[in-house]
Amino acid sequence: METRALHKRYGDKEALRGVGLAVRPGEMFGFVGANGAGKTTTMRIVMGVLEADSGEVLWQGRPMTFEDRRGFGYMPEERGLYQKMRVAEQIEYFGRLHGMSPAAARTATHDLLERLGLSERAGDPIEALSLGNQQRVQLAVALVHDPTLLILDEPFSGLDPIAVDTLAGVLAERRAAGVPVIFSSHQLDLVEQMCDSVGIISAGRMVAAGPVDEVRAREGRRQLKVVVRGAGPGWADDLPAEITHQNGVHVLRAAEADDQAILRAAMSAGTVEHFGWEQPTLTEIFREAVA
Ligand SMILES: Nc1ncnc2c1ncn2[C@@H]1O[C@H](COP(=O)(O)OP(=O)(O)OP(=O)(O)O)[C@@H](O)[C@H]1O
Repeated sequence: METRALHKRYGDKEALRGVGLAVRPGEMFGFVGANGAGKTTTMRIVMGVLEADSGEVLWQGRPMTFEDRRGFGYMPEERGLYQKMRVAEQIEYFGRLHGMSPAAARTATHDLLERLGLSERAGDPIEALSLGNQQRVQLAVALVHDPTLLILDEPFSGLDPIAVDTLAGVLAERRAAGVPVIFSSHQLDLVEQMCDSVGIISAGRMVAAGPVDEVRAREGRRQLKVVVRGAGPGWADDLPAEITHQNGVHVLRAAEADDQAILRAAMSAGTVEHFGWEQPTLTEIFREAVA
């Protein structure tokens, strides 16, 4: 799946200014950005819920069609379950909408309810479920027809840690089956753990994208971290580094620097408890990219 140069305006507001992203089969893509950056708008355009002013959405290298989209699974931001309908009935109903036979929809629903720990709630109306359980049902709705592409808008928000694990496991299974998976999230630690690639969008433009490891490892971004206990004040004043004090230890951070000179200075100043080059976390990269 690929988008090229997507532009979208809402009145005076330029929500997307040329968004291009690509997700390959069996790849999990984390779509991150500040509130209002354009994630939902992009995902709606991919799903055909919204039309772009210009730009292209491609599937397997050609313009995406309605039939292609019928095979996709989507968890929209606005959710959208029928509150009075019963859990199993609802999932089966969406399976039928995607063209499944009644028997196939029933079997898939049964399996998903079990996988998502919802079997006991199968006969309850949606409105009787907690928000987290409603979200699991929403996920089941997105998965019931064995989608060829999964697009999930903030699927992890509001879930407890066990539900996060379950959802992460289900998405990993889809990825292993060769499905491209795209999800937006503000939980960057999760994106870092789960995703093969990441795209950072800021004010309608992609500001960083690529494999998570590469985005983290981009040149000049690594930092030397040194933790020294018992050092006196001022020992690092002449070093090209930033230093912070935390509970009796000095934590020093330097970008490209003479690490051996810093190590010698640290050893003569106190007890070196940690010394090594580190890559920035996705959270640090995100802050820098959207600043
Ligand atoms: N229907 C609409 N009418 C007018 N402006 C809109 C509409 N939908 C979105 N916008 C604006 O377009 C921009 C992009 O919004 P979008 O919902 O795509 O961002 P987002 O990255 O999904 O944000 P969040 O993380 O808060 O969900 C925002 O400035 C938003 O206010």
